[in-house]
Amino acid sequence: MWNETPSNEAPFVKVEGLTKQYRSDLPPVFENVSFSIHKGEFICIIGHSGCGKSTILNALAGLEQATRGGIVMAGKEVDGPSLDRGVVFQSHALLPWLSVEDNIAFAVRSRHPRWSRNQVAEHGARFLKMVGLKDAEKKKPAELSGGMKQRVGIARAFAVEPKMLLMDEPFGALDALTRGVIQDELLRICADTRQTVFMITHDVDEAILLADKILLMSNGPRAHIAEIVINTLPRDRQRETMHHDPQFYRLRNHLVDFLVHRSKQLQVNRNLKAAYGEPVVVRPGLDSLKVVASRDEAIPAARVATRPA
Ligand SMILES: Nc1ncnc2c1ncn2[C@@H]1O[C@H](COP(=O)(O)OP(=O)(O)OP(=O)(O)O)[C@@H](O)[C@H]1O
Repeated sequence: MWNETPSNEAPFVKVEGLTKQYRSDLPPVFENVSFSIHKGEFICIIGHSGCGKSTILNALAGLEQATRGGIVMAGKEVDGPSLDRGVVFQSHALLPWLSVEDNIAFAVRSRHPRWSRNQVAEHGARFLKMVGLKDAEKKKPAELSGGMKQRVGIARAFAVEPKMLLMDEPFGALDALTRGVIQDELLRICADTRQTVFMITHDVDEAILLADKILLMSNGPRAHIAEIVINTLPRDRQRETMHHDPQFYRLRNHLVDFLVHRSKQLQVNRNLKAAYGEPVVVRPGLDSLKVVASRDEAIPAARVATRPA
């Protein structure tokens, strides 16, 4: 069965009532966004372009200030960037004049300024090996393929050993084959290190492969987290075989249906100022689609379809 974080465990990250309004003459991009992340959880967020996913990720990183609401990580308010939160962007942002190993060493030194040269090199080498790039350590970024550069970016983020890893569509620019290889690596590394991850993706299959929970955002403006979908596939799922499990299609259909139909309906309701509440927690395909509310109170499945945004 799947692993679900026990509800009595205190969340590692708590996002409460987050609202972002870039311009006072325009409605907020998103409003009243609340969710929690437990230690070791892999969270994916999915939603249409412009609903505010990157803004939420940047707020988690401490790079963007919310208009209202707040974020607390490990009991401390997030009010600026920190090495405790590593970010991997779609463009890997490597330093072009440094070799692969020096790019990693540069980041490791920022975390451990007192470490000797050897300590820094050994630590970095471990993470390069993890992403299968030990043989490319002397190369400059310009000599690497897109997939290799992205792997260096991932190794660099892991080498700093952040308490939370934030990834903004990290594989968006990669071809399907390379993407698959790196997804497998990421899955293995996360299983080994129990890294806490928050990741934006537009790829439903990627979310099902990687995430423990998938946050579904309605369309903007005034977007919000409409549902928290629990991934009910076993945690040791494999990219090549997970589609043999009938539960994969129940999850997939639920996510696609949200993106194609429900995310728009939710926005229409929102613009009509319909009442909305906390996101519902959903386990598609289980318990005859029984939906369990975030406060763990069982509610009938019919409410999913009729529930206003
Ligand atoms: N600095 C800014 N100033 C004004 N508006 C902004 C700024 N940054 C983002 N926006 C607007 O906020 C909205 C949300 O942007 P954001 O990049 O967070 O969305 P997203 O869901 O990540 O989109 P995508 O999936 O296309 O990357 C967009 O309408 C965007 O134009």
